[in-house]
Amino acid sequence: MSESEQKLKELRNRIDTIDSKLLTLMSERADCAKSVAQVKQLEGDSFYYRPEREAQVLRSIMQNNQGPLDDEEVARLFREIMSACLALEQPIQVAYLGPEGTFTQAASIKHFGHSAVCVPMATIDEVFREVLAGAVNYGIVPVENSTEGVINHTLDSFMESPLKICGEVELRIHHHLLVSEHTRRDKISRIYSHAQSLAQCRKWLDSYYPSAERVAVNSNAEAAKRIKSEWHSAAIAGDMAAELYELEKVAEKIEDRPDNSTRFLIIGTQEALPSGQDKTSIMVSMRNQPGALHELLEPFHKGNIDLTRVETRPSNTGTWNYVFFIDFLGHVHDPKIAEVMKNVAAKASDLKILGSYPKGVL
Ligand SMILES: C=C(O[C@@H]1C=C(C(=O)O)C=C[C@H]1O)C(=O)O
Repeated sequence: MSESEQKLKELRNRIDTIDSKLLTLMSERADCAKSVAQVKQLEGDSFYYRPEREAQVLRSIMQNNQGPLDDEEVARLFREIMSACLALEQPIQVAYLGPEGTFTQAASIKHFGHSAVCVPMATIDEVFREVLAGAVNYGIVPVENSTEGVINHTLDSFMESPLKICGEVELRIHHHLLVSEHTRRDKISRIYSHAQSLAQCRKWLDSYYPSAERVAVNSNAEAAKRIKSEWHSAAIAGDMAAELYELEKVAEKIEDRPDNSTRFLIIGTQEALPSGQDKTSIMVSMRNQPGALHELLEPFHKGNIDLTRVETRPSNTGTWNYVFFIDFLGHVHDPKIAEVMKNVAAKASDLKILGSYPKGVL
């Protein structure tokens, strides 16, 4: 055996010993999670998934990490370990905006790990309905994109739903121009994608396919599926859809902005407890009078609260009433935030707290 062969053998023996220790430790951890489940069961607590605790575990792992693996990489590994441990307690079901292969599914896996059961729904409304009906434990819906702005349909669904936001997750969005093996690449005359994705690639399409017809469909995955039977069509979609429908990439990362990302919300019937770094989302109705928004935001300014987003939507109750969706840092259990909420409620015609939840970790 050469010297390098001998060295390799020694190193692999060391790795085997480490793996065996890792396995013992992971099994020990899984046993602990099972015991946690028993405690929850004894207390009659049906929420096995604890968003605030999971966020704390991931943050502390990232803080303690000394390398050589980077913080995000170790957090991703622990995300999967926790996902498997939670599945031992209770396999959780998550409804997402489908079909299979959408970015919302990718966001769900990023947030809950691979052990959660992801159930595709055809529309955002259906995601809300399934969660409310108790057919699944949680739902995940897109809410805003860094290039295209807010997803109005999601905000409108909150107006009619009693569901709570119990988490958020952000996903980098990369789009590719995809074709099937039957596509005549030099004859592409139609491009399918979701309206948001077409918009996110507008400049690229204007330069490379100025005369191709752009057809908006329900989802990117739907676009990927459609082109299978059309030799003159291409689709814009992400990696998951490309893999799932076995499509080839004609051009990669064609989004106009390199920092293109989408924020998703986790919805459920559960209220997340404080994790130490939290956000709160509220919905406020105001009569349309001069200075309404200014008046509404004053308590935040006085309380020195960091606003992270303010959106306006026309209300569905009166023609000239407005609904403001406001996100800010802090948890409603914090007395300072509770005080601000009291002051906002005094000025608004209606205030609905959509939820306090851990700030996205990954
Ligand atoms: C173990 C628990 O239950 C679940 C699993 C967790 C884990 O594996 O660390 C963390 C939070 C919960 O989603 C717990 O509540 O502590």
